[in-house]
Amino acid sequence: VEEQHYATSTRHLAFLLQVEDELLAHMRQYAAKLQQKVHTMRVLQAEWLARRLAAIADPVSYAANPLRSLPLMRRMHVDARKWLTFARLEVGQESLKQLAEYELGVITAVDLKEAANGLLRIQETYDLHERDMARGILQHKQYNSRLSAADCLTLGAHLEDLKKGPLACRWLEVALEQYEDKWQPLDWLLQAGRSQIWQQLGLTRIMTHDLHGSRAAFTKAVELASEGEDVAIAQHLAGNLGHHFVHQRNCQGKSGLPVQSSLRCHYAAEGSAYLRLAPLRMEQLSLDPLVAIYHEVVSAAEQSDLLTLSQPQLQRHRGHRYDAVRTFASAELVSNATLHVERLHRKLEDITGLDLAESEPLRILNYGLGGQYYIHEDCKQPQPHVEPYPKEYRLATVLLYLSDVRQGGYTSFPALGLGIRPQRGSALVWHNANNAGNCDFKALHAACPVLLGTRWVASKWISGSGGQWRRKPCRK
Ligand SMILES: O=C(O)CCC(=O)C(=O)O
Ligand SMILES: [Fe+2]
Repeated sequence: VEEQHYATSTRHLAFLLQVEDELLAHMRQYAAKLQQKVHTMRVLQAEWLARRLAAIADPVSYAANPLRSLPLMRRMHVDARKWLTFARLEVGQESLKQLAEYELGVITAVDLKEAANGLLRIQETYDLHERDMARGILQHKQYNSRLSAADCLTLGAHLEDLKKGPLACRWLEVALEQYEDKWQPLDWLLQAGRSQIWQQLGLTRIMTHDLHGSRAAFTKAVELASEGEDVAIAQHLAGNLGHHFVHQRNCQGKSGLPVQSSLRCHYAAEGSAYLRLAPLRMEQLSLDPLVAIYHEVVSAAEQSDLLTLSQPQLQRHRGHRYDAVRTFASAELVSNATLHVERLHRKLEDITGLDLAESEPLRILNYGLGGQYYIHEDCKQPQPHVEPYPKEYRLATVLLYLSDVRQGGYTSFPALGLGIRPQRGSALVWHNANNAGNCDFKALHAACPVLLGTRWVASKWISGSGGQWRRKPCRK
């Protein structure tokens, strides 16, 4: 199909109206069919309910009357089946089919961009105010037309793409003014509701380095979200924004050495027979919470087992529809998958001094283009005194690096100012909870986007009721 560039001539633009009319006609037909079905179901339900109500007082004596129990049996055996068959019936399929045949694909994102550019060109050349434009005023002339909140949102997002932050913010503020509550039921469908606008505003304000305003916008987005509206990004960023910039520095390798001077780098030879025989080079990166890296933990044979076993199972992380927070594919491996995996698990128990029996399976993660795991906590605080604790109560995490990454892909601790470069075979260990059993916000972490190369890690979330600390030396 040839591209038309619909935005560039009024003749082509007018053609879109024709398409729109036909779409609307099909939509009306489809809605009518659905309505018919709903109507039939309502009538049936009312009739059925009327008979059912007769039994409310005393079900046993109702059932004891054969003139009632036979009909009951018939209803449940015959009518109910018919009703279910009817319920499963897909109505209006013909209209849907016709709708699907529409070549909406010919109207492209490029067309929308050109239209947006056209509007913004007018704004600049004629020095128009975005609020006036949205309300139908062009050079002091009032027209009987307006831009909807969704239109303004589109312009705002487009301007953000063009790196025109301040103007984007202004359009988004107008979008909020133009928002009308009456469209609220559609917010989840069109994803252009008030909370989407606030979310976009938050993102755009980050761009203009307005951290404060950005956090406020994200908070609003979360507050106003109606059911089904996807505000995952806002939700995430509302809490983590202060850390976003430290995180960026961490990712870029600009964070330097950890600030605490008491940190040690030595051979760890305590806690198990294995470590006494083969001490591991251990580097402390933080003491509160503990973050330490152990070198040469995962042998080449173990690495290759983990990768081979995971390959057939790797699946894109399933989160929200558009989940930029976690962009990787992962697979789970049970602790006794192979002898190597089993041995590796014992090694992790030795290193951490923690019992892994109650923990979730080892997860192998592979990050793709720009893949990241944005700032998050592994540990979720359980309700006090409600045992057993849920799996999400993860006291510690071990991250095994299964590949070097050519560029980027550091593990970042925004609250600690740490950026750790993946080293194949190393294990990064950190505590998510303190000795009082409280999840520690400072253990917040992220995987930076991969800049170049591939990134394979295995992560072991260590959960349990606290008993697994028993292997800590000097505790009993
Ligand atoms: O891949 C990383 O560096 C982090 C992984 C992670 O945070 C996790 O698995 O919880
Ligand atoms: Fe994590």
